[in-house]
Amino acid sequence: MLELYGETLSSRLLLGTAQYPSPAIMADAVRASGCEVVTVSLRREMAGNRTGGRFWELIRELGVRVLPNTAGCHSVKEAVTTARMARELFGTEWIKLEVIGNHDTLQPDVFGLVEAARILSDDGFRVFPYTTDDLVVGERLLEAGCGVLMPWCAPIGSARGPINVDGLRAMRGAFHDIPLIVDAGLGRPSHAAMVMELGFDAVLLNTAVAKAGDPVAMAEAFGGAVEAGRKAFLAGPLEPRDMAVPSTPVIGKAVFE
Ligand SMILES: CC(=O)[C@@H](O)[C@H](O)COP(=O)(O)O
Repeated sequence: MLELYGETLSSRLLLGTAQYPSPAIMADAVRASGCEVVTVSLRREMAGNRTGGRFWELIRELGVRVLPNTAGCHSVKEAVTTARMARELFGTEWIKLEVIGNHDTLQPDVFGLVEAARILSDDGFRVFPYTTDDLVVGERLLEAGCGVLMPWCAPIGSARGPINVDGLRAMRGAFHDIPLIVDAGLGRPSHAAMVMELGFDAVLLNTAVAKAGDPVAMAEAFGGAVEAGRKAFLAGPLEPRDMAVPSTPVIGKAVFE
């Protein structure tokens, strides 16, 4: 079971709701994945004038928890205002906080992120900060009131998978009792399994499912991979070795060379 801000979840996969071929396919993908939390971009949906439309209806019908996000916000002010609007609209204190600092990589502005996290935590929000794999920034976010960290594994939408495995390992080691959700840049179910095998608590992804040839089948594949990775982590995987280690006993061999 995964516990996030006092809520218990059985699925360790969180899905984004953008970029699907249609809202109906999005809904089928969410169901197929088994996920219990979806993230919704308030700015994107309002800009598309979809408020009150079929999209929201489907989200409600899915019966999943909504994690509104501040995707597309480039300043503290914008992110804080968007978070407050999301709280009104969805009636939740949960907010996935994004403060983007670079247009090309969509890398978080970690200084703005810490500032916005402090403002929102002081205001009663439960903040899920989209951050880099920087340990010092992680510390600052916890000091600012965050109870969850969401390090990236690659730039949003890049589908590259973990580009700094050592950085992710270090995060896991440093914050062993804090829920860590790998967010963004996952491309394949094997990427999700890999980070779960490292001991991460959950993954959040969007593009790899929404833009797949068959989003529903891909969502199911990611759901399975997350479960497999978690099971493998709990089962205690072997550390890789440099040299061969015979798996067949040499005792009883007829001829020794
Ligand atoms: C939906 C959302 O919140 C994205 O901003 C998130 O970071 C996912 O990234 P990918 O689309 O790379 O999976």
